[in-house]
Amino acid sequence: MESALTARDRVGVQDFVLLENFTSEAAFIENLRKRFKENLIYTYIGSVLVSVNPYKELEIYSKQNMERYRGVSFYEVSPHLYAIADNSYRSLRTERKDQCILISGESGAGKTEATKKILQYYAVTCPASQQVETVKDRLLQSNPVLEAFGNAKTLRNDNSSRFGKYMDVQFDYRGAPVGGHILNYLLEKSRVVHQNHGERNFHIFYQLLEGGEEDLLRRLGLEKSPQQYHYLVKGHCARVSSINDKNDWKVVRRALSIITFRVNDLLSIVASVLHLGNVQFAADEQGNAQVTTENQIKYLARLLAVEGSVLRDALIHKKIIAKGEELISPLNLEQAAYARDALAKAIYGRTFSWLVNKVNKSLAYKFPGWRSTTVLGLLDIYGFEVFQHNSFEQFCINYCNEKLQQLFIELTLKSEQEEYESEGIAWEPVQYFNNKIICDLVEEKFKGIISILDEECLRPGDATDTTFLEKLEETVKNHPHFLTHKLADQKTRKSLGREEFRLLHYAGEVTYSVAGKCVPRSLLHLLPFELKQLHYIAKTNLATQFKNSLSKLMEILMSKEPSYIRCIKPNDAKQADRFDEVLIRHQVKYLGLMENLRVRRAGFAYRRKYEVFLQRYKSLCPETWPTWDGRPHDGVAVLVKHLGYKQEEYKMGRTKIFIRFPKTLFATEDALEVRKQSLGESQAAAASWAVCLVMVLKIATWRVALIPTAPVFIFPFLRFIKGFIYRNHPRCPENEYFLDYIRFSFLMNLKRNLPKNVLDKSWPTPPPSLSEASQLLRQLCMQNMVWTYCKRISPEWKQQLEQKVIASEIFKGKKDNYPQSVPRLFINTRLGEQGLSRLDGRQLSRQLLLTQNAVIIAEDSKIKQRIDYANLTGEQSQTWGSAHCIVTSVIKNKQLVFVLDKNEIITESVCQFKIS
Ligand SMILES: Nc1ncnc2c1ncn2[C@@H]1O[C@H](COP(=O)(O)OP(=O)(O)OP(=O)(O)O)[C@@H](O)[C@H]1O
Repeated sequence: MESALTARDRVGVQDFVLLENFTSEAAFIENLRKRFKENLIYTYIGSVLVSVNPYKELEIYSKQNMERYRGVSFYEVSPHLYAIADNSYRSLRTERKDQCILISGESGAGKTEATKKILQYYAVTCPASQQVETVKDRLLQSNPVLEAFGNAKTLRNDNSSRFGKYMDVQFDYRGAPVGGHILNYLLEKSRVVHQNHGERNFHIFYQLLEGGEEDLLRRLGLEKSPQQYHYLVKGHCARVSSINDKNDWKVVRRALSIITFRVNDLLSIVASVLHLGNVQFAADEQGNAQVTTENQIKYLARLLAVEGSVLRDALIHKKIIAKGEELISPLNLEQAAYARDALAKAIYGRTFSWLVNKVNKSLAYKFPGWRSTTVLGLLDIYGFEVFQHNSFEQFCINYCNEKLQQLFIELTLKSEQEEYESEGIAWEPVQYFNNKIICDLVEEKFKGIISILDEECLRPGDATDTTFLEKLEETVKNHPHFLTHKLADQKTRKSLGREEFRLLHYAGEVTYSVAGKCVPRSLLHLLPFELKQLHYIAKTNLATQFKNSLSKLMEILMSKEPSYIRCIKPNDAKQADRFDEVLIRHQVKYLGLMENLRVRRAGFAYRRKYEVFLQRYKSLCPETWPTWDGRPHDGVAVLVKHLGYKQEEYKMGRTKIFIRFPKTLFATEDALEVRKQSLGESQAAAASWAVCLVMVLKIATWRVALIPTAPVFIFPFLRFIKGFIYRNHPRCPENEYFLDYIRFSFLMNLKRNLPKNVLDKSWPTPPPSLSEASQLLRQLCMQNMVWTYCKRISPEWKQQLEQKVIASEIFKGKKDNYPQSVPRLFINTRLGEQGLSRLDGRQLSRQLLLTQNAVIIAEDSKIKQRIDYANLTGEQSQTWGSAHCIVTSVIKNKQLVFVLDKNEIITESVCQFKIS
């Protein structure tokens, strides 16, 4: 915010909490517009980042820029994704608390790009090692695969994710990414069988046809042209200029082979979906459907490994249970087409879940039991959706957004309240709309919409969309957020169809169609074996599955510290530099941004630690400038009194000052600007003195004798020169001014050039009169850096350092390759605790009393029952097998063992075991 304050007149405010008129939507949008025009796409609401898709490449994602945000306090730099990423990462490391970043916004708003950029930030800035490189690669490689199977070209976005994604990245004690896990939500399966005009099916189909080698396509029975496949022509746009399917195929093919060995099986299933789409039916004399495309059945039978006749029968018949007996009845044309499409959707949906499982296996942390990891989750999930025609998918998406809004409000209010409490400031309750009432309407047991849908789908007898709607009307008719044609008044009724219901969401009202809410389950037995194994064979309906997975997601998110990125799409034409106000206002509303700002501003607009506040504004008060020796809290109290803050304008907490109105802060900032100018002038004057001094010193000393007669206006020079002449004398009136000046200059120089870390040995040369003080300062500075460093050392890292010290005592100067081994981290033992516990500890410890260093001989990673001991010097003669261990001194009642590889390299393995 500090940088925002300086730049506020030119580019609006970088933090909406500083908007004077914070309840005005127009002021909010104007601020966004001003900044967007200047390519400033990021703005904060407190710690929430609002991002507007620029639809053009901006030079703000370079490695240098990543470095700018690394380890820097949130408010010192301009708003950016990297600031959020870095802040979460630092909290994860310093507080060891799991984090999550929630990215939301409508289709095309930039969620996926933001997720990728955050992952890239971690890939570049986090510590690395070979294992970590592999995980990073896999994390990045999983993207093209999931995008191929889960993304599609839509009217709103050429690469639209058609599923919600939550990705956990696990970090080890050094802060290196060591594993990951993905949860997927609600894939838009209807796209497999139908696409709107101008849209495509999932990318993988086109990539396979366009890029697949001839042999492969022949094996799958596929032709190169997408026009040959019914499932690929519905949208009339198989080719898209912004997409290169052939190149994408190469990337996906490579990534797939890293993730799974079963690429051929996977592609067989993809191909089977295309063949299924080409299965056609004709009616016989009784009007019953018959398959007319035997060739497709032949391919399908091969690709899905099922009997052709079984498949054919299943596509044109249904099983019904009447009076406890199972009956087979034929389907008509429409029903058969419906069954075929349902099977295609089920196959694709399960394949997608199978693939996510495979990705997860490849990302799994390989040493789960070894060290605890911390987790950072990234949630890239669809924003609130409201279309002309809203189906079951919109219902689930909007329900998900209700839940996230509930979580957001709860956590924002909670953290505000907690901060007030910890600072000892009275909490003033904030009025806000609690959307729990809507969440309950959807999810409550027995009386919620999902329960009713469940009941209708599972009950025996003829459940139809109409019976479902009637049941809904009967159960929730008096709910203030629910309406149907029948329940509405005369005027509203016109806007509601008879097969629709309307929910009044926190973000506005949405009318949903009830058509097709119940999903058939008759063809599931045809799925390939592995796909059947996936846990959610339809015992419950989709809405319940979604509800359950959402409630798990909420649990996951609640257990972490959240950060938020709210993405906004500036126009529907995917064009740069176009700010469509109507569209943006719509999103500001649906993202709940005004409510968010209101809650954040309900109490105080600004709060800062006393140290930070004092450091910034201390020059505004003679008592705090240039330094304040007392407690920062008292310094701030003196400062704000001097500035004339009124009582209602601020509150003093335990560690922070809270300022209620932006205008108070702006007035202080303006005063600072004026002060900076006057300070700048006096510094310029000091600089010109220094130039003069050089000139004067060139003049012979005898001229100094003339000085007492010099005119008054050069008096500071004279004092300066006199001081220079007397500089090596003890402090006296002649050199007082000079010594103060050089002390000030040295300290300022030192402040700008302090060593960056404990290894940085640079230090400005002090003037002779300050050499002792400089020495003391240097020691203090080093102590401080060491202290800060030690404070940040995790227990695991401390243990590494201890082990490195012992390794150095044993091996340094004795093994040629010791120096190379130093930067390599020890990993846990290859021998395993169990292997070592089988050692005869008592015998070993007795022996160790005699010889401090002993060699245990082992072969590869399996320790032999026979153990030989020897002094380190006898090591070569004792070696057999390809590896052995060196047992060293006892630390904390535990024996430390180094494992040597082929008697040459000190491997990364180290292990401790208790002496019995
Ligand atoms: N920060 C950015 N810089 C440049 N272009 C961007 C940025 N963010 C998004 N875009 C552009 O906007 C397009 C859509 O973004 P993205 O796919 O991230 O949207 P989304 O919110 O994930 O949409 P969906 O919900 O449909 O998946 C991108 O393909 C890219 O062209």
